[in-house]
Amino acid sequence: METLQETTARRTDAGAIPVIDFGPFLHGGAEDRKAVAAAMRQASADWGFFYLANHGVPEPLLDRSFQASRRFFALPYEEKMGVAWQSASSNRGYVAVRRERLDASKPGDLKEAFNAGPEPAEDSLAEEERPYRENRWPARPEDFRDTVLDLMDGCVAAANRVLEAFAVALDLPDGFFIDTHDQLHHTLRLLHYPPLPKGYTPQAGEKRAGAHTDYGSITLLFQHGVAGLEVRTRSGEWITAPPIPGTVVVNTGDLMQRWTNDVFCSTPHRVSPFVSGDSPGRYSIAFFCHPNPDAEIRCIESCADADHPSRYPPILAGEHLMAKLNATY
Ligand SMILES: O=C(O)CCC(=O)C(=O)O
Ligand SMILES: [Fe+2]
Repeated sequence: METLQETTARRTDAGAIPVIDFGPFLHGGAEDRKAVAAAMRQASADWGFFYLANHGVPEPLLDRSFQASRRFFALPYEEKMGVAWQSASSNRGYVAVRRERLDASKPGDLKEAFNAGPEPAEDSLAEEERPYRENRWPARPEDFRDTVLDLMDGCVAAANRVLEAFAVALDLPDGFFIDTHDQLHHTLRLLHYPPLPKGYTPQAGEKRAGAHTDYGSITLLFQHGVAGLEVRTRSGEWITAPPIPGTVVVNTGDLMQRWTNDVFCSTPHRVSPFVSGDSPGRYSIAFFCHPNPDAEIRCIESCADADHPSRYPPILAGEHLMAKLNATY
């Protein structure tokens, strides 16, 4: 990854990163679908980020999920460590504060997380795969597993529609990306950035989440009230991406950048502590879409021509993901 400058983000209103209404894609005709897909293509090329309104994940389910998240992270440390993250190959369970470094050159992140994955029917999984696909559920809170799995279903459904829109945008068959994600190797991640004591002085470069790009194809990011997400523009400036009620942030990851030969960008982003003034606790939920591990990610035809030849050799999605996870834990 290129060097990421240590600069303070410019405070912006929410006007900079595009807000796209997904409604016409979900409920409209062919022209509506094309228009929404074109707006997503433009936003993914200019920013690698957009806000999506009418995304289809029900608000009551999101409220329930943030409540479950709050209650889980409020448990004693020892109890959370009872379901601790164990390996990159399973990538599930609880990740304690400072355990992960999203920017490997910086101190560990001031955040804790809980990762879960979809639970496909056991008989659909190869024997050797099963141990890696087992979630680590805590005994409390009581409704935790049901809530997280309900949200997982909602996110898979919404992400598939976004992937369908991307296919439309890139002149591919509607099911192109959905089919290459059908083994459901996604990760749903509850995130908690604990409140920082008043007057807290971060160590050099310390962040709530260090600057990084996401590893997979697309990410859906639900923010809950408190700002902190910062996005690096193509010109290298950091801007804030505050929560906008009723929307989800969608960003394109490394594999989508490779697939599209840099037409869509995998944009560095981070979560900063507020260094002056209050740093209230912050909760967010990210859904990382990962193509099937054996999917070969190679330049999509409509993204290359004589002036823009293919820039990346083909890569297996699973190998890319393992290399990234092993570098950050
Ligand atoms: O919490 C956020 O707003 C961003 C989290 C993030 O970028 C990530 O976990 O990859
Ligand atoms: Fe991220």
